[in-house]
Amino acid sequence: MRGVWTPERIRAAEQRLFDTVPEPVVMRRAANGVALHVRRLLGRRSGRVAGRHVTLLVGAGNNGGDALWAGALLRRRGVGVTAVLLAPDRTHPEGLRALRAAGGRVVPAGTESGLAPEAAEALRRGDVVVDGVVGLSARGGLRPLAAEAVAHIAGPVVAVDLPSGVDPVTGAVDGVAVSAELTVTFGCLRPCHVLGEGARRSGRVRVVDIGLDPWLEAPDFSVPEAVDVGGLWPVPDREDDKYTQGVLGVAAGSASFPGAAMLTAAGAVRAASGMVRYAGPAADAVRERWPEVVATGSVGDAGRVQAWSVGPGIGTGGSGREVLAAVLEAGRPVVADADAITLLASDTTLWDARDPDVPVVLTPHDGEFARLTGSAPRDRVAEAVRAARRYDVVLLLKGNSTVVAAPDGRVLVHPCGQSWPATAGSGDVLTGMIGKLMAAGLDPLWACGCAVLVHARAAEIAATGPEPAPAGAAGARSSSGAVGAPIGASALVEAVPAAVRETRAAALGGPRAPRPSR
Ligand SMILES: NC(=O)C1=CN([C@@H]2O[C@H](COP(=O)(O)OP(=O)(O)OC[C@H]3O[C@@H](n4cnc5c(N)ncnc54)[C@H](O)[C@@H]3O)[C@@H](O)[C@H]2O)[C@@H](O)CC1
Ligand SMILES: Nc1ncnc2c1ncn2[C@@H]1O[C@H](COP(=O)(O)OP(=O)(O)O)[C@@H](O)[C@H]1O
Ligand SMILES: [K+]
Repeated sequence: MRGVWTPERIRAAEQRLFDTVPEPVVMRRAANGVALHVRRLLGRRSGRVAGRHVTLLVGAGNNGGDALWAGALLRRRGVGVTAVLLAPDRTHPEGLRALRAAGGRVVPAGTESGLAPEAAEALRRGDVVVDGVVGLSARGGLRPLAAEAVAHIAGPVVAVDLPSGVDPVTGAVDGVAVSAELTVTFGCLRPCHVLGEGARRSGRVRVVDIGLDPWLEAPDFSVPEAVDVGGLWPVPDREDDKYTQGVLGVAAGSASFPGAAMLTAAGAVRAASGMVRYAGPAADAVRERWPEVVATGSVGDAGRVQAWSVGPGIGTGGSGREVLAAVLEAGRPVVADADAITLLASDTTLWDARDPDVPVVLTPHDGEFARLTGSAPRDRVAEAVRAARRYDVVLLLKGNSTVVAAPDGRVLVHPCGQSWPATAGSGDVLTGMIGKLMAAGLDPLWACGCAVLVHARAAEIAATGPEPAPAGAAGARSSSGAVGAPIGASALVEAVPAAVRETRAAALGGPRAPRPSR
């Protein structure tokens, strides 16, 4: 699990660090990390470091200072360095002196009327460009000269702290922003490294130790890793039988739309052993495809379960409402998706059927979230947390980065790193998986965190195979376009066991496919 802290809290920790270690020393540590990763990238790309050329794009703050100090260190390794200054009068003075003393070249970016030809040339020709425009203090979209400069970058970019143009808190991009191959950050992850467009623009993220750890308190949110998920994933024990591992009830689909029933049940069956019961009008179809599922016609006839997955394909009319009310009245943990969310949004009396002591998970996509709260989410973490508190639910906000917020304030974020799960019906599979993990007794927040990670990896395995992308296919794992073939939700569900195996191997230290770390 990796912690993520907001800029405000990082600054507070940084101030405490500066009480014990002088700020220039901390900046030198940061710059060392940047220089190291630039050298590695140069070495990987061209086999050597000396004689290569690096262009620094330098803003007015400490972010530019980090870039300048890194440039001075690179000069000492024989790298040609040109600094393009966006604000020559306000450039970090010590950093600039150090670069000049090391023999770096310095050019002004231009004026308000546009980028100078010499600056444009340097940005085009750098073997690597170091983005030191703006970091933690970024506000709004990039200013015009910075935006023009960024648009002229041709080579691979190493971003200092975060890719400029990305909002540090939400990861949103308004206009032009840097797309980094690598982001070198300091002390801990920032929200933009794992949220929204920022996650994609950051490329691979490397965290450099600058001595901040002792001053960082509990993170604002956490990113689950395979090792956490594999350690929690339920598997049968010596003493277990089908009941002790948890029985899930699935209330999904309808006679005319049996697909949602099938996919929700499939997610549950593939996620964990134990038992799955189905209750609804698609009982015959479910029984035929999944003989291990005990299928009946109604929630009332289903028998005992430890949790319910409800919603996909139940419809938003009277019969869907009856199904949802029956599930809520059963007094068991519930994960409610799709039509169940729409029903809860439009008919608030349905909430009365809920036992307030029993956990409820809601799994909206943006449209369902808007139905529930009145507006589409912008600051996804803050708004998921607000909705979780308001409804006293665990709220899972779907998307390329999925946010899971518990009413007690705990938050998990899973940046997918690819887009293969974006296929019809994959949400139904997720609903089945979450329910099964809740039935097995996992804390609802972690049932969501575990299911989301495995679901995303299953989609990737189904699309690209279990092996990592071949060497040289840069970005292949972060873009669905590079390697692999489109999948449907049925293929995703078949890959769930392989993804579970992989996470368990990560937790148990057993054999697993080598995967590039982020
Ligand atoms: N937090 C930490 O742990 C550390 C931070 N350090 C560096 O310090 C940085 C923060 O430095 P500062 O607080 O000086 O601020 P920044 O360097 O992030 O930004 C400040 C400058 O950027 C300009 N700016 C703001 N928004 C802009 C926009 N949209 N377009 C163009 N320019 C914009 C501002 O006018 C200001 O001059 C971090 O990002 C990091 O690089 C490191 O030196 C040491 C450790
Ligand atoms: N661009 C994307 N990248 C990664 N995952 C995505 C993307 N778009 C959607 N997903 C995931 O795919 C699933 C889609 O669920 P949902 O919107 O409910 O679709 P459906 O109702 O068709 O099942 C969710 O798990 C969501 O997080
Ligand atoms: K930057």
